[in-house]
Amino acid sequence: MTTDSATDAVACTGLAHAFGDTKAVDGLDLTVREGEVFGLLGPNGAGKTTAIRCITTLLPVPSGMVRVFGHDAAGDRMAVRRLLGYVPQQLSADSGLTGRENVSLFARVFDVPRRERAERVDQALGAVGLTEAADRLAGTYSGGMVRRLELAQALVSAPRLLILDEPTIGLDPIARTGVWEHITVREATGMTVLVTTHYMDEADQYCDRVGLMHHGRIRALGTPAELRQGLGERRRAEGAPATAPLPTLEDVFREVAGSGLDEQAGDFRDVRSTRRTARRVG
Ligand SMILES: Nc1ncnc2c1ncn2[C@@H]1O[C@H](COP(=O)(O)OP(=O)(O)OP(=O)(O)O)[C@@H](O)[C@H]1O
Repeated sequence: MTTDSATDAVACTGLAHAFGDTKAVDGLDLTVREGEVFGLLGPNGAGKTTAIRCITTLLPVPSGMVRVFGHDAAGDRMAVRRLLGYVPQQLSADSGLTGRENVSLFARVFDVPRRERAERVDQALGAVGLTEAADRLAGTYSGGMVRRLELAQALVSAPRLLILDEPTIGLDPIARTGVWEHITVREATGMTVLVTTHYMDEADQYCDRVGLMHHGRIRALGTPAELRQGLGERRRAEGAPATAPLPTLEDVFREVAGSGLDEQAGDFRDVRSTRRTARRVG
C-alpha cells in the first residue's frame, strides 16, 4: 500500500460536478490507495454515484482533477477505462443470455485477446462461484447470483481497480455475504476496490477505509475503527460515561448525515425493480 499520489489508485482533487443548479459533487478531495478496499458511504443524494461516474470517465470532469493510477480521467479517458472494472447500480446483465454469454460479451467489449477469452471467462465465472450455473439463462438466477455474474463481467478484463456502486442493494443477508466474499478475495491480484454501500455493517466488516460523503464532499474519513473510536472520544468529552458502548459506524453515519438506512431482498426481477427505484431519474 502506498500514499504516493502518482500511484494512488484514485486521486480526486477539488472535483465538482453540477446538474443545473444541483451541486452533486462539490469540491471532493478523495484518495484511494492502491490495494485497499475503500467504502464510499453517504445518504441518498450525497453525490457518490456522480463521483464514481466522473472517476469511470462516464461523466466529464468540469472542475477539479481526477487521476486513476496517475492517468488524468479528463485527458486520458481510454487509459483510465482500460484499468477499470465497473459494476453500476443499474442491471448490466442480460436476462436473455446465459451467464457464460454475458461474461463473454464483456470479454469482447474489453478486448480480452481472443485466444485467452474462453479461459478468462471460465476463470471469472469460477471466481464468483458460478461455474455450475454458467450455461443457465441469467433470467433464472437469484438476485445474489445476478450480482456475482455482474462481478464476473467486471473481473474478466483483470482490472487494477474494481468500482462497485451498491453491489448488495436488494439482496438478502446471505447473498450479501456471498457477494462481499467474492469482492474481497483479491490478495492474489492486489486489485484495488472502490465500493459504495448504504449498509454500515458491511462497510465496517469489509472496508479497509471509508469516506462518509454528504452534500458532495467527504465529511469523515478513516478506518471504520478510527471513525467509531473518534465518535466515542467526542461523546466522552461531552460527558458520556466511560462504560458507554463503543459507537457503531451507523452512529458515525448518523452524526455526519442524520439519515436512515434500508434493507431489501429478492430475485432477478426484484433486483431490477429495486435498482430501478434506487436509480436517479434524469
Ligand atoms: N442525471 C441527473 N440529472 C439531474 N440531477 C441529478 C442527476 N444525477 C444525479 N443528480 C442529482 O445529484 C445529486 C447527487 O446524486 P447521486 O446519484 O450522485 O447521489 P448518491 O449519493 O449516489 O445517491 P444514492 O445513494 O441515492 O445513489 C442528487 O441531488 C441528484 O438528484
